[in-house]
Amino acid sequence: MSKLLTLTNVSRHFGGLKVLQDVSFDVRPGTISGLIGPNGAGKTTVFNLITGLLPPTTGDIALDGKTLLGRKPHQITRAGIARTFQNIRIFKEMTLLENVIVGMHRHMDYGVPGLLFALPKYRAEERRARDRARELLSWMKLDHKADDLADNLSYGAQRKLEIARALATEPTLLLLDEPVAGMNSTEKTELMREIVNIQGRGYTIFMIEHDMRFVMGLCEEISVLNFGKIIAHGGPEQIRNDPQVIEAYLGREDDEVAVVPGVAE
Ligand SMILES: Nc1ncnc2c1ncn2[C@@H]1O[C@H](COP(=O)(O)OP(=O)(O)OP(=O)(O)O)[C@@H](O)[C@H]1O
Repeated sequence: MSKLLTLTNVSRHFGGLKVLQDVSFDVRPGTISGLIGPNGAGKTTVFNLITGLLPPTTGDIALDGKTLLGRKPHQITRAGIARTFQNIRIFKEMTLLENVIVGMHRHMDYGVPGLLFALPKYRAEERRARDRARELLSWMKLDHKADDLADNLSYGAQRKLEIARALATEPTLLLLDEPVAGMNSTEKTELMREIVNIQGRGYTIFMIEHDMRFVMGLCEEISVLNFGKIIAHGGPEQIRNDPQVIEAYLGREDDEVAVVPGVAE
């Protein structure tokens, strides 16, 4: 079975704190898969390691069989991994279109003189970039707002804009960190459809998400992290019925329990 992303025995310590211990899993190309786990389990740290914001203490992370260790975040973006953040990071004072174009810069090839003198090559690239940005916004059903300021968007729409901007780097693997946090149920349903459409265009999607209905509805494969260790891998049905997973969620006095389908509904 081919693998796009592979984590092999990855650990990450912060001083004496073992935030991740011996984490291994992989993401198959063309799939939608997810990483779940109670608060503080180490999920965001996994994303930070994959995207090169932090190095693992031990272990290997590889894309298409090539290690990503030692590469800087922009090199990992260039290798084909894009992400969104739990705390939305968009430029609120810019339009939606400009936000997406900013994400595109590694693909523009005109250099500073082109920018300064508006050479024909620059103008052609600029036009291509705008067309592509509009297309990406249309994938997220935001193209009708392309020229609005990002600041005027609802919270849910800002999350979708972040996805469009991540896609602007032309990734093969899209990492989504809590894509539906703060969204209402209509927005969640719409985003589900849009993510399936993105997958249909050939992208691979790997998400961290607390909303179990969303994760279970979208992901073919799910890995479960608890106290820095993977405690289960499998399809939604298998995960839902896994005694260790149920225990991990029930053992917490937070609202996670209420959203594990089949457990507390
Ligand atoms: N840079 C850091 N230095 C020290 N500790 C850190 C650092 N980053 C994360 N941690 C710790 O690692 C643990 C896991 O954090 P992480 O954000 O990865 O969890 P999470 O599963 O994403 O949680 P949540 O679902 O609440 O976002 C936490 O105890 C956190 O305090």
